[in-house]
Amino acid sequence: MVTPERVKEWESKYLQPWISKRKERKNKFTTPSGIEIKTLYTPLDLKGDYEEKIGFPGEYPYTRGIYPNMYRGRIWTIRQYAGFGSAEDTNARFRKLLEAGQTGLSTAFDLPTQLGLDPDNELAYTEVGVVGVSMFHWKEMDIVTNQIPLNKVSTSMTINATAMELLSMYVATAESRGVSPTEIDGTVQNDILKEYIARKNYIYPPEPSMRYAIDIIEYSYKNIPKWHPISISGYHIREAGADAVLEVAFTLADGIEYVRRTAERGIPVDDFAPTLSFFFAGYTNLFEEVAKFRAARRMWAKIMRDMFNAKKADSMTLKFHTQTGGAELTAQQPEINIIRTTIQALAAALGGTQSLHVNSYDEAVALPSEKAAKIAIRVQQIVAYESGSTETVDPLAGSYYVEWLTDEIEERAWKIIERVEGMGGMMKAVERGFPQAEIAESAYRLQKKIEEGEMIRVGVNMSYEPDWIGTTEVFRVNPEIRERVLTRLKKYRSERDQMKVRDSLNALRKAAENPSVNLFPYVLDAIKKGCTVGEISSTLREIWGEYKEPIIF
Ligand SMILES: C[C@H](C(=O)O)C(=O)SCCNC(=O)CCNC(=O)[C@H](O)C(C)(C)COP(=O)(O)OP(=O)(O)OC[C@H]1O[C@@H](n2cnc3c(N)ncnc32)[C@H](O)[C@@H]1OP(=O)(O)O
Repeated sequence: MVTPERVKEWESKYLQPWISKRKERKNKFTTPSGIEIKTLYTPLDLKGDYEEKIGFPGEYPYTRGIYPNMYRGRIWTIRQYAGFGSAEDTNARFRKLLEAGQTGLSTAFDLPTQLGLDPDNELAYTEVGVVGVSMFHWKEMDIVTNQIPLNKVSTSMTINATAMELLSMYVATAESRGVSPTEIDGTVQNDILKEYIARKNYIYPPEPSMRYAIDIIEYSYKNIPKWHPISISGYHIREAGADAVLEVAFTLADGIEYVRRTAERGIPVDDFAPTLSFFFAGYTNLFEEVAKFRAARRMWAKIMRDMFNAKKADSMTLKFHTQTGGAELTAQQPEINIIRTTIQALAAALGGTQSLHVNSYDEAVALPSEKAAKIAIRVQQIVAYESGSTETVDPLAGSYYVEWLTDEIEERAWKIIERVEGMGGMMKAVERGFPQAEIAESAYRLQKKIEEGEMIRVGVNMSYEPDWIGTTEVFRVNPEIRERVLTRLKKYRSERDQMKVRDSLNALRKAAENPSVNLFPYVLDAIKKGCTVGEISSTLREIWGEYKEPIIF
């Protein structure tokens, strides 16, 4: 039996004499979030009751996972984020990824699409097809998903300020192939709060943007029931420099705001909450990351049960996608990123993710080349089928260290959530610049640790080799695609019924003026009439205006 006296005895008899003669590597060991780590964890570090804290998988509080048998039944979805150039280029990449072993699609859109600008807009031209696929008319969605059965493959779309337009395009494409909206499965990111906080691709001011996001949640659970209308994202918060604790805290605080705003419309939480989904980063500190995922799951269950009085298990389970940490990739010695991403993917698997993207090793340099994208899938397959991490549920449970760290992250994250709630919720906190300031502070702390050598980045501040460069094949988008896209845009505009286009945009304008109307049917109608993303966005801009971020010191 381990007692505090027994631990003290071990410290004085074994540990102290040992380290007094052999100095330890550091005076203080901490996780990247700054949580101090002891030499040893024992059963004495576990607080609380097993059932209450850890429990069983598939059962409240879901610390051990949302399904009873987890990956013994089904491996997470291998969902690599991809998209570039025109719809044909992306469709070809999608089909190659599916052939290579990917089990779900994930679409990257270019900046004009994300910001509601058509490719012929002068602000858009040089960005067409650069960081994602150009997507301006529903027929382009038809090309992107050519030969992909929309009732069989689930598709994620990383789209926020124009999420309603893009989901409408997907619905229109499905319907044109005889697939009902009730059969399609996928996710739109639609997390506008984190755009203000970290990712910065917003268009409209926060209030109308929030209405737009909630309109999607409301329309989707009623009409596209298998769809996840939001992916509440900590990934971008982390990539902007937050540590793991802030990542959990701000993501769940965003989640609270979305649930509150949707429930305020009089919708019972158990009607829509099962469709919500989350998105986290997977970084290289394996134990902190696993603890983070487990803490987030437990906290969300508590939030839904205790704050929102949810009754359905499906409303309390935190379903999440993971992407390995882009900010941890190094442009130096790019091949060694494969090792990092493998550990990060293992963290996601040991943390119970539902869906996973592994970054390609060349992503600190350029968009992934085809070979690098294939290796990323192989990393997922090796973790899934060779590492043994999927044969039993939550294999790190019961590790004194991991359980302690899970508690510690939870405790610290609650304190931050309480501060956000004390400000009146995340919308108010964003207006005050609170999460932005906390993230900036954390980014500074982390960067300082790297620059001072306290945090190691192999290839950067350890084993730096200036000659080890240029071994990466750099993928570049073919500039000819712009002309191809512009020709098609002209064609679509000339072929449509101009009266119907005008009428649908007028109806949308009217709907936008009235906050109690759900906009989705109007956007869907405009898309089906052949309106472009740029035209719809311009109509909404006329009514709502554009957001300019205040500078906060
Ligand atoms: C950085 C970059 C940028 O900034 O641009 C980005 O944002 S990239 C961002 C990229 N984002 C993404 O890719 C987001 C991806 N998100 C998602 O895929 C979703 O939101 C998700 C996280 C809920 C995962 O959904 P999913 O369909 O892949 O996975 P699910 O867990 O729902 O599982 C699919 C089906 O398998 C079932 N299933 C799961 N496990 C089991 C099991 N053990 N036994 C039997 N059935 C099982 C589920 O119940 C479900 O069935 P049934 O269907 O019947 O319920």
